[in-house]
Amino acid sequence: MAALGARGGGLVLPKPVTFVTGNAKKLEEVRAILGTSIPFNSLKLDLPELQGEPEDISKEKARLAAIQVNGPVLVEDTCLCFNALKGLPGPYVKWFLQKIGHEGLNNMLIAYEDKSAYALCSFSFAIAPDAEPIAFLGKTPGKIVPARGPNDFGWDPIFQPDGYEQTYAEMSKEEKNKISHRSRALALVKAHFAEAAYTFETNSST
Ligand SMILES: O=P(O)(O)OP(=O)(O)OP(=O)(O)OC[C@H]1O[C@@H](n2cnc3c(O)ncnc32)[C@H](O)[C@@H]1O
Ligand SMILES: [Mg+2]
Repeated sequence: MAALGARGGGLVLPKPVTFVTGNAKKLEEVRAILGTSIPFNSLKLDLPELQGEPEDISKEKARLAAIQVNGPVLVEDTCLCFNALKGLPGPYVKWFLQKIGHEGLNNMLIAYEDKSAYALCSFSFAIAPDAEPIAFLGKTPGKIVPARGPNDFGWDPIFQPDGYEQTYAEMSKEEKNKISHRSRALALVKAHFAEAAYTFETNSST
């Protein structure tokens, strides 16, 4: 791939950033949160569901995505962590949700008084397939409740953030995006991009 250069103090990337995800709802939120602050393309790919610690999973996802795109990529992995279960289901929540649903996730906590949980988003940015990805983590604490609100996006109906009477699903999109795990992680991504002052070759496309 093209070599990375520097222009005006910032690194010149050979292509615009591609946000890689198979999840249309994530993409919708990332678009709404980033606005025009970081120009990016998107690519729908089902990356492997990896095992391990959230940050490591996210970085490995970025490596795999950067190989496919052959250019700069942004990916994210989302966890829903129950404190009573020492952070599980965590990165495996996708399968739990698919197999046992909102009610099953609530039932997992029946034996525990502690219903507290946190939503965790780990973004990773890789400049190129051979570059070490950088991770940005955002966390929102809350608790697990019986499902309330529209069933539009994943586990939103059963997660009630601390300080709110509404679940993520009951909140407006704007309200969720102000306090969500995703927006907190993206605030760090934005700060990194502002500091790094990347510029992009304008004569290439993804
Ligand atoms: O292609 P990727 O980006 O991996 O998309 P995915 O849907 O496979 O997403 P994850 O691997 O990160 O798995 C996270 C699970 O949590 C769900 N999820 C992610 N963000 C969420 C949010 O903000 N609110 C509710 N559910 C969410 C999502 O639908 C998955 O079931
Ligand atoms: Mg996934």
